[in-house]
Amino acid sequence: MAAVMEDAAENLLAVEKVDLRYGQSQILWGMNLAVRRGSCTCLMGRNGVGKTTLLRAVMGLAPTFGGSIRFHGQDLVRQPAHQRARIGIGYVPQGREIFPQLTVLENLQVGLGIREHGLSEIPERIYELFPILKQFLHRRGGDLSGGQQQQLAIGRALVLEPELLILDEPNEGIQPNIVREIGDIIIRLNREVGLTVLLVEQKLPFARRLGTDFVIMEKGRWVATGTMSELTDEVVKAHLAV
Ligand SMILES: Nc1ncnc2c1ncn2[C@@H]1O[C@H](COP(=O)(O)OP(=O)(O)OP(=O)(O)O)[C@@H](O)[C@H]1O
Repeated sequence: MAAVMEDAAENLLAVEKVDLRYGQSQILWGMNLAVRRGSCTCLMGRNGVGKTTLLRAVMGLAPTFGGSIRFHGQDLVRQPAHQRARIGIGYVPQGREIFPQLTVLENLQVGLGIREHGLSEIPERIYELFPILKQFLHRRGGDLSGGQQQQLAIGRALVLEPELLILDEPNEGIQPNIVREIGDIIIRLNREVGLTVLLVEQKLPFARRLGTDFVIMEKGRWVATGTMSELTDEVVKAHLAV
């Protein structure tokens, strides 16, 4: 019992035995995932194993059946998506999903719009982290480069000052020289700002550089987990190599 309670305190997010179907196809099968407070956890697995689906389930964007999803020990399953953002989970979806017609400022304000007590200021920290956003505040989102759009998507996910930041393949479609920059930003958020990070990442060197922990899934199931130093070549060969 003591061990269970310790685990609950240590894990900011805990997904246990979650099942999920899209129509007739079952995508997640008794899926487990634990995200240690303060960690940068990389969720890994081959294409189509259900990584994005799992993140969407955590955000309340895809309904689950069975199992539990706990944040701070509190079950999220009955909480609508907007509520999950409000209690401290920031989400950067695959493909970024910024609004191309809105300005940078308006995109950031979209992130604030769900705050319970009306609009407040964009925290200054966002501009410290991403000076380019301040410089381009009145430029349209669609006119930014891929890397700048990714900074905007991360900035938008941070305006409510979450404790947990979830990112779905933040490097997809970004030039290699910018990938390093995005990596530096995520490391800084995790190690300096103290955010817990859960990240879907396909590229091993990037995951090894950023991650403190890993979780691997296969065909909708949890198959391996550990600290990044335990992600040996054998584990990679067994579960990640194509
Ligand atoms: N809205 C949907 N309706 C039906 N099936 C879906 C839907 N979204 C995803 N799927 C299916 O669910 C499975 C898991 O997809 P998902 O995108 O979660 O995998 P992934 O591990 O994130 O893949 P990738 O690495 O390619 O992004 C796939 O077989 C996919 O075709």
